[in-house]
Amino acid sequence: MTATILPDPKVLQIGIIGMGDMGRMYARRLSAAGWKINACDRPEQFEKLKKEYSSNSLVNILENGHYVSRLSDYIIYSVEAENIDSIVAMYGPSTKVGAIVGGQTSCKAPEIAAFEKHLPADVQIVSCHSLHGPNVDTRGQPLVLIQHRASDDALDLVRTVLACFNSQFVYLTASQHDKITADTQAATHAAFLSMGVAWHANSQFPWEVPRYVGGIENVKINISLRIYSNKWHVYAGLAIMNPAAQAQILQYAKSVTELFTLMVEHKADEFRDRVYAAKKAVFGGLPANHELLLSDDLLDKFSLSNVPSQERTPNSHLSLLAMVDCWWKLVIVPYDHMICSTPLFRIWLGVTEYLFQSPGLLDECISVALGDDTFRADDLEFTVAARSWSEIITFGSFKLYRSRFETTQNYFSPRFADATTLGNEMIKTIFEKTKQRRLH
Ligand SMILES: NC(=O)C1=CN([C@@H]2O[C@H](COP(=O)(O)OP(=O)(O)OC[C@H]3O[C@@H](n4cnc5c(N)ncnc54)[C@H](OP(=O)(O)O)[C@@H]3O)[C@@H](O)[C@H]2O)C=CC1
Ligand SMILES: O=C(O)C(=O)Cc1ccc(O)cc1
Repeated sequence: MTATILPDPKVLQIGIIGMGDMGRMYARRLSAAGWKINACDRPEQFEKLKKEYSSNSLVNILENGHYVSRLSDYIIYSVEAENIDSIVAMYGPSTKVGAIVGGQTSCKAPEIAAFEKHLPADVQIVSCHSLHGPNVDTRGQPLVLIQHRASDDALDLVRTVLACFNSQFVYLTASQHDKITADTQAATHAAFLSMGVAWHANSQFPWEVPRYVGGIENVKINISLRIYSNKWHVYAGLAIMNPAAQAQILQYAKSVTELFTLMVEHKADEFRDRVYAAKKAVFGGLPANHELLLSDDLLDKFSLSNVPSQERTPNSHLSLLAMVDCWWKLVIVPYDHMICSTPLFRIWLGVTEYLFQSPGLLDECISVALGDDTFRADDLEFTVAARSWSEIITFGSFKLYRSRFETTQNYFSPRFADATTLGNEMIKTIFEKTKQRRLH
């Protein structure tokens, strides 16, 4: 690669290929900060997008990625991970000489492979990944930057452009990124996807069921609905295309199955020993003065239900016991990844910590798991769902993933608006509470 002269930031043009949820969020924030944007989606969206952005003089909508690529100095591909190779193959050769190219996909190995394969050698590669969804306030959230094939000046330019997000830059290689995001996202999503399928299989809207009332249940319901209100390909892409993610989802399903088997066999000692061994491995290293990430009042604030929280039914919390078991088996210490964590991961870690570290709660949960049938049918469906997600992901079927996801998505869709409002509020509050912890 020959050294290239980078454009003056004052005249720099930014390209966005893929004006879906994340592309639009980038276009909105970057143009609000005064950057000139060239953007496109599929050619069939051209007229509609042009009309939509007609009042924003800083966003120039073009017909396709060729036009965006030849005009722009820094181009971001914000498209489905599954299609990254074919889309870069199509537009990559049109990239302006000496430009910088990056992508927003959640798994970097295929994205970087596509860039290396299809971009001209003079093009520099600096990829990025905002570790949050499109409706989350970008301030303080991790934003991964990957200086893959680029000079320090090119990285500086990307930093200058993205500085307006006020996110926290995290510098990683593509493979570090994929390993860490697999650790934080893969099994977390598998747990919430399985809850949704299990509730659906039992024809439940959990916020209407008295046994799903109280702090931890609120989080499970809000986050599960939040995931199902998003696009299926976001979760399919990061699970199927990241090999490290597949191994974790498989272990999560194994942990769920093995714990559930011990429960129904009433192997109390074995079950308790296993849960406590997992607790020691994951939480044993915390300092004595460690403060819980989440509290009762915080969790109780965010309910979709009308049932008073005092009527809480003790739950076996199989999804949470299995999460800690899975981290233990994979030798993952989740606290090591706070700097590179998504809001959902921080909340999920907060909830597991709450269950395992609040005095008496873990023993209550173990005793329900072993001797109370209230949640048995739910736990059975949850086990089946976890295994089924793991099989779909191991098999690598986007088609099956989509069909499974969208069936449950349709079932819950009437409550998405409420869950999103409440979920945003929950994320904001928990973010404020956990700011200090996250940054150290
Ligand atoms: N949503 C999230 O929470 C996050 C997503 N990401 C990642 O960001 C990327 C984008 O996600 P998101 O915005 O949510 O998904 P969207 O589906 O909303 O956006 C992707 C957009 O790219 C369009 N597209 C497909 N092919 C082309 C093409 N040839 N030329 C131009 N545009 C094209 C799609 O059109 P069509 O729908 O017609 O295919 C769609 O509008 C994904 O890789 C995702 O994994 C990263 C962080 C968070
Ligand atoms: O916080 C989460 O886990 C989300 O669900 C949002 C999300 C989805 C995909 C990403 O690559 C990053 C964040």
